[in-house]
Amino acid sequence: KIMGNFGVVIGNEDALAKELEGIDMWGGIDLFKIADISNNRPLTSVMYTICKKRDMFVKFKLSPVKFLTYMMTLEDHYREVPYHNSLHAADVVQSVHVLLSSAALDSVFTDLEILSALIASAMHDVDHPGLSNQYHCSNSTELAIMYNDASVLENHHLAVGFKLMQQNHCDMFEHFTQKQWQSLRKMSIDMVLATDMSKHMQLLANLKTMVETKKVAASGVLMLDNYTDRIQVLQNMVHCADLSNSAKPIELYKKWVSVIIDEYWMQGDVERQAGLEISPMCDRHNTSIERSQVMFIDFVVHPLLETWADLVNPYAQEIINELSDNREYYASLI
Ligand SMILES: COc1ccc(-c2ccn(CCC(=O)N3CCOCC3)n2)cc1OC1CCCC1
Ligand SMILES: [Mg+2]
Ligand SMILES: [Zn+2]
Repeated sequence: KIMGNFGVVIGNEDALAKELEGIDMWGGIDLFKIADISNNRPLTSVMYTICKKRDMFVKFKLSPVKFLTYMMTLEDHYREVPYHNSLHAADVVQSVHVLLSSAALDSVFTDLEILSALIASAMHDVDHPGLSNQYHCSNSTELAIMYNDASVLENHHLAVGFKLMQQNHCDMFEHFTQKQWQSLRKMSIDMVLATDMSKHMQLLANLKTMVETKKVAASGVLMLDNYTDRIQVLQNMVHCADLSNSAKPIELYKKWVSVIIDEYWMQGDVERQAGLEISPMCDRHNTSIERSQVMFIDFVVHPLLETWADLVNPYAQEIINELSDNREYYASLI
């Protein structure tokens, strides 16, 4: 019974089936509903459904039981924080699944690269404490000391994500050759480390260069002939997915806004209590939610997604349109 159809044991399979019908579409599923229906297993059910659809179990001889044991263990290690919980991880997994399906990327990436991008997305924020890198570095927390202030959270997410794979019954990559394992591990590490916002400007610059110099086959698909180019597209893909809330249907976007603000304000409360300087947008007594969303879209999200859309042109126009509509919605509220 553990296999169910979506990897989780629940009473109402058909309700979950209905909700997961839009899994191949941008904004096609409501993760908040899926969390309710799946016994709070959004990450496990979304990841299992996508890997099943992409025939990963057959391609890589993955034991579904070991895969599910790992995914549930991973999901259990996401904390009950307002935003960086397993709902966000499931959202990034599903968003990467849709970005990978862009026609411009048709048969560009190998099955191993695709599996690595999905695994990286699933683990990319595991055990997130709801406090930012800046908080950890400013206060020399245990994690900051452990990782010498360098991509502190992202290093931690990877360490936890891979450590859990060594647990009993979680070794789903048991049949991997050493070469496959080393490749999946290196690509996943490179992708998760690239979700550190301090890498954003460098990633965007690389993406812009790739757009200017892009080689496209007669069929219209991207030609990427070395690891550096391939991993840069995969890193930007996961980064785009990580920042994609404002490019989703407005009802979903509004829910993401309310939970991330909760998390920022909780961090601000911790800082206020400790007599620390309150981080930007974290002071519940002094934040303009609408203004900060519009600024974030104008200065961070739009430049990134617009460049991504240029790379896979014209297959991301819908994402850009959604983003512009949502920007206008919040701008009109200021
Ligand atoms: C729905 O709204 C947001 C959705 C996502 C983000 C966001 C920023 C950076 N990331 C990538 C992960 C990261 O590095 N973070 C996580 C957030 O805290 C800072 C370090 N994600 C920010 C969002 O809004 C913020 C609050 C007002 C404007 C900005
Ligand atoms: Mg993160
Ligand atoms: Zn994230």
